Amino acid sequence: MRFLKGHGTENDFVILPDPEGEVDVSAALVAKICDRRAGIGADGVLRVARTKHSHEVSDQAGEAEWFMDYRNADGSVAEMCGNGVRVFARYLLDAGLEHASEFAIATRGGVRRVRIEPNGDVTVDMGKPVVHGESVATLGGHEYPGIHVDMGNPHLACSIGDPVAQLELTHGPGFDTGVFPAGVNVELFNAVGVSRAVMRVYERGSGETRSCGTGAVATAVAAAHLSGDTTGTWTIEVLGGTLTVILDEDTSYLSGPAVIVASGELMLAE
Ligand SMILES: N[C@@H](CCC[C@H](N)C(=O)O)C(=O)O
Repeated sequence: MRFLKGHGTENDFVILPDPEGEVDVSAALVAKICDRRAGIGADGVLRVARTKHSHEVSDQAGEAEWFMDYRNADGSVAEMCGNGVRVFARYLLDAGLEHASEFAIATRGGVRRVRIEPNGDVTVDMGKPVVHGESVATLGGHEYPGIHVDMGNPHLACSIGDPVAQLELTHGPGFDTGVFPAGVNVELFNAVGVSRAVMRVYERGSGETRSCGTGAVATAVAAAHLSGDTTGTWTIEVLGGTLTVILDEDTSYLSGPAVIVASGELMLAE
């Protein structure tokens, strides 16, 4: 099977083109592909299928020709991936499967519209973040209060005070399984300067990653909340680069680089 490799601020993905929706991507195969020593290595897999051939999202076929079937590195399925959808858009353009500077992509979290900026960055309309209230993450004997934000997928974004560079994130933070029965992506951040935050993230199903698009928006929401705001433009620094988040009354936007770096033939099988 053909594959490509791409990343958005070093949140990296293996892309599997499957236009007719014929490939059964098992959790075991995804985990093998994402293995950084025995596989290609990635934070997740993006299967590229025509929406009309994808029963999970076929109701979105009128709006979006292509479905981003996103899988975490452990093979689990997630509703949305903000960096993934930006890399997916870059692939569709490079492959000549989309031609316009704006188009829509189907996801389990609903249709997402993307725009290619003049400098090549990819912006995605992430929809309106839903704030559910407060919860707590625990890490290294510390309790970090945070905000529960639904971006299609679940997030707990915590302002931590301590420098994020010193966090030990080889193991995931603890969280309230009553609030997050399906697990949660945990962002640990510090607001620095005006409308700017430094963030690290431990992703559900993938562990610590160098960036998370939905997590960057959740962090902007939580950081804005701390200053009593619900709108504004935020710069979110992650280990793999810089993302821009715009929060407005009705929706949110995520912008940043998205590139394809390799292609090849996959020899792995289940
Ligand atoms: N890295 C992604 C989020 C991927 C899904 C997440 N791990 C989950 O399980 O919800 C992003 O850029 O948003």
